[in-house]
Amino acid sequence: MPRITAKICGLSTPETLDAAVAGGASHIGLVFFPKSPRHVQFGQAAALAQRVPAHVLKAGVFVDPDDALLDAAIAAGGLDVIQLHGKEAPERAAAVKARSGKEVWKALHVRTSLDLAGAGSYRGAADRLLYDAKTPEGADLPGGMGLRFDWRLLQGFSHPLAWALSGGLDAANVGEAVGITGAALVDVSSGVESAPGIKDVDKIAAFLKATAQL
Ligand SMILES: O=C(O)c1ccccc1NCC(=O)[C@H](O)[C@H](O)COP(=O)(O)O
Repeated sequence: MPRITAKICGLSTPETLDAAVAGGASHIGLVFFPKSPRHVQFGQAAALAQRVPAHVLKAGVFVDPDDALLDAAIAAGGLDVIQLHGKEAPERAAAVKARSGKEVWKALHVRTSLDLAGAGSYRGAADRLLYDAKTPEGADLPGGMGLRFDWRLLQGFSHPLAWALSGGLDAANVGEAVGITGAALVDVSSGVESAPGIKDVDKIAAFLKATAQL
């Protein structure tokens, strides 16, 4: 079991999904958000999910989803994890967890230390926080933009629940990011792509090799 585990997010083709599994990803992420270049239809999700072995967890990424979308995506993708990447309040995260019975991750959008103030409110509501870089006001996407936040903000921070680090990671910087933050689970999307939404099997392999060596 590697010290650092990794989620490869925003997969949408069999080849790149297979590369993530072969490279040792602990989680794969499927995005259910039509504005995203990584958005997958339910049929695509079902076909991709068939390729994922049981030891790799399947995360569905959502932005302020309603229950109907969650139900359909969970059924199609056989999801293990629901990642809420919008403005979902703790009460909504808790309701999603109770209703779905799935592990729930809540993205916390970080730019300054003030953005960490809300972390504790998700204790008992979500299972894990995903610290991700806050995207610009008015941006189409609340994640998946290859943006970093100052990783030093997490130094000495008392994490209220399990957590993962995300935002602008790649094979070249993940070692520094883990060294600064102490992350044990990292998440990447843009950093393993050749263009928005186009995952690159070599970049996936390089990222997973880099995390496995930490
Ligand atoms: O990836 C997307 O397109 C996306 C769209 C809308 C909400 C969340 C999205 N991604 C969530 C993730 O978990 C990404 O891996 C995370 O934001 C990091 O992305 P990146 O900075 O591109 O590595």
